[in-house]
Amino acid sequence: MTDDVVEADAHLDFDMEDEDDDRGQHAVEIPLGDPCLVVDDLHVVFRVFGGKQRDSAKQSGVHVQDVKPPRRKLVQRILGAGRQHVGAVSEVHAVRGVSFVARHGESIGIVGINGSGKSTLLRAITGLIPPHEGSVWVDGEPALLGVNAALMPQMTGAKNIEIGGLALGMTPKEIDDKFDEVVEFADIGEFVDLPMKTYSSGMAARLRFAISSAAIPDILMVDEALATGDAAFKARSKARIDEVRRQAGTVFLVSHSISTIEAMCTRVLWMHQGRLVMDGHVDEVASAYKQFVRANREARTGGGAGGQRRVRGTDKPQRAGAGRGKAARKDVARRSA
Ligand SMILES: Nc1ncnc2c1ncn2[C@@H]1O[C@H](COP(=O)(O)OP(=O)(O)OP(=O)(O)O)[C@@H](O)[C@H]1O
Repeated sequence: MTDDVVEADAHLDFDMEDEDDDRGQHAVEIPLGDPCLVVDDLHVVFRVFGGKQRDSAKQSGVHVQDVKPPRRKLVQRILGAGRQHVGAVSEVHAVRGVSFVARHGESIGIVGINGSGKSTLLRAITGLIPPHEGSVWVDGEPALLGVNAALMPQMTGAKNIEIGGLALGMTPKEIDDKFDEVVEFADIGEFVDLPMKTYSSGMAARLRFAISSAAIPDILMVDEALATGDAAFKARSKARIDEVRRQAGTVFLVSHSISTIEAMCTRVLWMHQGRLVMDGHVDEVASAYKQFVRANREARTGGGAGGQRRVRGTDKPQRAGAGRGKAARKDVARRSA
């Protein structure tokens, strides 16, 4: 990455949350096992049609390339003249050469500003999106939890618990045995008999978490689900995450809340514009990332609100330490060069 990209960051959304519920909490350190996941030079490219999607990808600073339509033969042009695709075709390079190894027992947070490629990376690891280049080696079954989890809004919570359980490899008996526990964990009460489309986003997210973690999966993927829960749900989720890790599972957690990442993860991957710019111990990466976000907010507001942190649920920013401004931004540029 060069300073040009740092300049281009000026229009990006440097959203970062910091919550009081998480204060003073840390993920338990447990002895790590063998590697369970190897991501080797992974690239994911989306083909988008029309200018709107291309522009929104460009907004998030991702590498976008226009694709020239192939030249058609004369006979094709004569026969298919009326069927030619109209509109620009572009390629969005959402994940660019990401490599890392995860071990049994690790709890790995993924941070990055909007559009940096966090969800795409998770979906590629679970096999929902094929790699354009590179490879993903997994020992075990990843259970993806997130907006794209295969639950059906038109069906009841109860039916979704059944479908989700089967999709995770549970037997009907195991699903039956776990049913009440899942409903209790998600705290959805009588809503379990109503279609999921009637749920609030928080209820749906809690149910997805409860289903995905019910069978103690080998690899648990959590995409923003904890953002919608209250303190009690978070405490239950943290206990469940620790339990998955104690049973030699691995947890990946995507969140815009840096305090949640600090409370639940031992290691952090920082994505920026599709690249992995930093991978290390939670304290080291979280501190560098916070500095980067603050520095960019500061640059944007001319220093006025740079040292502010946003607390979810309040409109009032609170003062935190001042960032290092340009130095922190250059730091990222250097790491990802
Ligand atoms: N299905 C898709 N088709 C085309 N482009 C996509 C698709 N999914 C994601 N993208 C683009 O890929 C880039 C990375 O998106 P992704 O959702 O992985 O980022 P993210 O870091 O998870 O963002 P956020 O924090 O906003 O959820 C973005 O530019 C996005 O517009």
